Amino acid sequence: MGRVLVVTAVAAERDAVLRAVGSDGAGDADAGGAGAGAVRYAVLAAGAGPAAAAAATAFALAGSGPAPYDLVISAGIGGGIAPHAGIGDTVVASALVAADLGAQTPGESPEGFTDLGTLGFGTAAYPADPDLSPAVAAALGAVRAPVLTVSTATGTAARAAELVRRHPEAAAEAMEGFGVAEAAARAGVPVLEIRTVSNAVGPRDRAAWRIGEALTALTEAFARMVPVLEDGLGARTAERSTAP
Ligand SMILES: O=C(O)c1cccc(C(=O)CC[C@H]2O[C@@H](n3cnc4c(=O)[nH]cnc43)[C@H](O)[C@@H]2O)c1
Repeated sequence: MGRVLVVTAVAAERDAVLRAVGSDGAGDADAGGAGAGAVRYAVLAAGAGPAAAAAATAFALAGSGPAPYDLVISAGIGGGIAPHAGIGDTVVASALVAADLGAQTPGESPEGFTDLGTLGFGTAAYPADPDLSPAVAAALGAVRAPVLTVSTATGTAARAAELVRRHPEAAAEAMEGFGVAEAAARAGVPVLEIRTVSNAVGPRDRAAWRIGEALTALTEAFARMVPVLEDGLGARTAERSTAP
């Protein structure tokens, strides 16, 4: 039996995931049948932002007891970055990127910003699970690209343009993925991030956010992911049990 920890920001996102994977009322759920590939899900609403996400993920991983998690998923709604993703799209991360963690370096770097890795204080990006990320993206018909984690949601065209200059491949922005990945990396657990796009990254226009539609898309995405995770994690469990 595989175990998956899903970390969302808010209760509405947690409940959207639980609608797909089933729930025992405590944020835990079994899905994927009862065979060797069956997967048990714990689904958290950690709070918004990378610090809350990292703290909640680390706490959950540390308390996982004798059956550790096989995978951590940062999940929720997100902002889509043109031209790669717009409202209604689903983005599966190829990498989980800290987009505003670093130092302003005017005159020292072309972008006036140096990220944490370049500063020599760690890493500014974690790769998503190299097998499951493409498999899940293919099953969902999703955009697969870097997803940016920011502490301040973008609200101007100038800030959006700056992020695009620094991360031309990025397709989505949200506020938790890198924090989840930081905690998962310390525990040696692979990570995924999935974002259903509720709004465009750019000038703030809260009235244009399509939160209900994005939450419905999140439920649908998880429903379609269940068999993919069952296959992928089942194969790993089988490999572990036959290893000498
Ligand atoms: O107001 C509601 O009913 C509601 C229901 C579900 C979720 C929300 C949120 O506001 C979630 C905040 C969460 O969403 C991510 N997010 C979404 N769009 C962006 C964006 O353009 N830039 C950054 N983050 C975004 C983020 O991960 C937040 O934690 C409200």
